[in-house]
Amino acid sequence: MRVLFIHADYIEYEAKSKAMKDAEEIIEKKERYEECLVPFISVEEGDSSILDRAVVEIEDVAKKVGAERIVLYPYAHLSNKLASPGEAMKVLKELEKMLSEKYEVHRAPFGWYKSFVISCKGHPLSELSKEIRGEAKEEE
Ligand SMILES: NCC(=O)N[C@H]1[C@@H](O)[C@H](n2cnc3c(N)ncnc32)O[C@@H]1CO
Repeated sequence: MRVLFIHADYIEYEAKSKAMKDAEEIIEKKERYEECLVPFISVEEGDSSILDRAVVEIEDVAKKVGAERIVLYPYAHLSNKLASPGEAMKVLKELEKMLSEKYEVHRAPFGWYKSFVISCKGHPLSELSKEIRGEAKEEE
């Protein structure tokens, strides 16, 4: 999983058009969230097996920047080993559920082209990127 984290004063997005036929059905096309951590997430093949690790990494960044609101943003531009849309959707929904135990979590619409405006806070930890992998296998 490749993640670009932006700690933001706000993010505002608007779903413009479907990028795939089975794009997620959405109620609101436009949303704005204040004071949030925005992980832009490219879900990679096999990421359903590293959900616990992804939760730990995302919570670690949220704690470090003092964010209590997380806006998960599906972003298929950070990897050349993308998971299928079906797997990616499942992983993002599961991440949303797991993170919701400790944080207010929102998720931008999956499978849509979206316009967005984000105000990055600019402090030293307000821009971070991580490659989240499974535990290295012990050598036999
Ligand atoms: N910026 C706009 C956009 O990225 N749109 C993407 C994501 O919303 C979603 N998507 C599909 N596959 C993936 C994946 N592996 N990981 C994350 N999102 C995905 O489907 C859209 C078209 O690829």
